Amino acid sequence: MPAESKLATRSGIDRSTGRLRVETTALPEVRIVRPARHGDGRGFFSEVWNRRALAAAGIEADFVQDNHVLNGRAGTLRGLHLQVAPSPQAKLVRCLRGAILDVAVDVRRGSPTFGRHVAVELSGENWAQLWVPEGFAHGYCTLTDGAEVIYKVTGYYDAQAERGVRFDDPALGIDWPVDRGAAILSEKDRAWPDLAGFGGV
Ligand SMILES: Cc1cn([C@H]2C[C@H](O)[C@@H](COP(=O)(O)OP(=O)(O)O[C@H]3O[C@H](C)C(=O)[C@H](O)[C@H]3O)O2)c(=O)[nH]c1=O
Repeated sequence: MPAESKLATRSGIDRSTGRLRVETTALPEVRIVRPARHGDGRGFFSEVWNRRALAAAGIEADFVQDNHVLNGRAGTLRGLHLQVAPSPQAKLVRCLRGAILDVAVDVRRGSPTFGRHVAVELSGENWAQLWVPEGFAHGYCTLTDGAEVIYKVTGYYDAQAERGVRFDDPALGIDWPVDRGAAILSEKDRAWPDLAGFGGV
C-alpha cells in the first residue's frame, strides 16, 4: 500500500460522560486516559490533568516538565525513545490538534510483555491521552499535518540518559502508517539499534 494512502486519519470520537475515565490496554501498565469535556454555548472546559483523579486510577505521577511539540507534515515520526537511570521518565501524552498514532513499547528486561507494544490514536477530536510508564520506549507518527503534541514527564530532560530503539524493528511488529522511506525522521532516529541491540532496561 503506498505510504501516503496509509496516512488516512483514523479518528475516534470520545463520548465523555462528564468525568475523567482511565482505560486499560493490552499492556497492564499502559493506560488510556479520557478527560471529560464540558461543552456549552461558549465552547468547552476540560480538566486535562488531575493528580487526584489519576491517583484514584492507580497512576501516581509527580510531573516536573511539560513538553509541547509542533509537527509539520503528516508522516512525521519521533521515537522510539526513553531515558534510563538516573533520569527515567513516565509520560502523559496528548494530541492537542490534529492526530497521531502514539506507541509505547515494553523494554523492561525480564518483563512478561518485553518487546510488546500498544498503539493508540490520540487526537484533538478524541481528546484521549496515553500514560507511558518508566521502562517503556515511546514514539509517535503524525496522521495529519500540523499535529501538536503536549506531554507531561516525571523526569527532567537528560540527553546523556536518552536511549532509543529503531521504530521499524521487525521484532516489534508496529503497524506504522508510514514506512522508513516515507517517514519524516531525525538523523538520530534513523540510527537507533533494534531492540535486541539495545537490550532493554
Ligand atoms: C526531549 C527534549 C528535547 N529538547 C531539545 C533537544 C533538541 O534540541 C530538541 C529536539 O529534541 P529531540 O530531537 O530529542 O526531540 P524528539 O525527537 O521529539 O524527542 C522526543 O521524542 C519522543 C516522542 C519522546 O517521548 C521523548 O520525550 C523525546 O525523546 O529539543 C529539550 O530541550 N528538552 C527535552 O525534553
